[in-house]
Amino acid sequence: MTEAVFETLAVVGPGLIGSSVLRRVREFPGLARRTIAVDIDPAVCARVQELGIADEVTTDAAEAAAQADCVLLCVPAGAMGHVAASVLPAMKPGAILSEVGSVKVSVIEAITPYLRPDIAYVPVHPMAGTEFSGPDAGFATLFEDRWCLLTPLEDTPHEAIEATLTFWERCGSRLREMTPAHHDRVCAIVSHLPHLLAFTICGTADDLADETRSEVLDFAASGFRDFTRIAASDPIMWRDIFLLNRKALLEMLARFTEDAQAMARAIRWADEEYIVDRIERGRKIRKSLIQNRQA
Ligand SMILES: NC(=O)c1ccc[n+]([C@@H]2O[C@H](COP(=O)([O-])OP(=O)(O)OC[C@H]3O[C@@H](n4cnc5c(N)ncnc54)[C@H](O)[C@@H]3O)[C@@H](O)[C@H]2O)c1
Ligand SMILES: O=C(O)C(=O)C[C@]1(C(=O)O)C=C[C@@H](O)C=C1
Repeated sequence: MTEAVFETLAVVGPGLIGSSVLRRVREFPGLARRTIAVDIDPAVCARVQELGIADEVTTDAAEAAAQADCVLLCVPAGAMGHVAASVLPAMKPGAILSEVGSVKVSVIEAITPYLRPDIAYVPVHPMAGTEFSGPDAGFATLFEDRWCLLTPLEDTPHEAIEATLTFWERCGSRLREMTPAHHDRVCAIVSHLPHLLAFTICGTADDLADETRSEVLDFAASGFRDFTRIAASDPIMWRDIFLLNRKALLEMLARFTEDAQAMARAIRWADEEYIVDRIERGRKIRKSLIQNRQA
């Protein structure tokens, strides 16, 4: 039988990501022998209990942390600092603190002041999700074939990185290590900007419907529909991501705005070659994502 990576895993914030991890542990051997789910919201705790996806459920983060050899924070990125501050003093020497925040530099900065020399901190980011939130939204196969990015610090002990890599590998993820700053620039273009565009285009279409008192949104079943899926995502999560990755996101938005202006110019001057070239690049990217099993 495969030996479990962790004896006791505490998951703080069993929402979409946290409950998917808990379900994975339940359904696949070799991850953790025992799980504790912690949430600030008693209604979430009650639901996790009903779903039967954790061995123990509590609202007391410190009590759970004291029993765990890995504490995985799955709370909104803006809450990571104070949740880390509440669990770290209770953790066992030699245990691992990890978190799945979608932004790395700011979250690491928020957690660093509370770190202890006898606790290994391993920041990760599973590049997997849906537009849904909460414990009912999770599923055990969420991470399969999806990238999980690790952004260890210079002094993160090797064994803690290895244990974390094995854990996510057994969740089905593909793994890649990178620096936190590089991570934030990559995610700004592939995840944060697309969400910004989706929220914005939905708002623009809605304003237009109001202004013209017309039925624009009734016909939104085609290209627009794909934007609405992304735009259905959780407001607190995305508020935190936008504010915490402000610099990289604004840089990518500026580049995008320049490229959109170039497309506008090509359309104005009927520059067919430019227009076709841009569309072909889009088609190529889609094709390569499909080949890579990422679409
Ligand atoms: N949703 C995604 O697609 C996705 C993908 C990768 C990473 N992430 C990151 O994972 C984290 C969780 O996202 P999610 O979509 O699972 O969110 P979610 O809203 O589904 O779940 C978050 C849970 O955290 C709980 N919580 C909030 N503050 C808390 C606190 N102080 N103490 C204990 N519990 C607290 C909430 O009650 C909720 O149950 C975020 O940091 C997000 O950036 C999300
Ligand atoms: O698939 C989706 O709906 C997502 O929004 C998932 C998504 C992404 O943008 O790819 C969102 C945020 C994460 O940090 C990682 C993954």
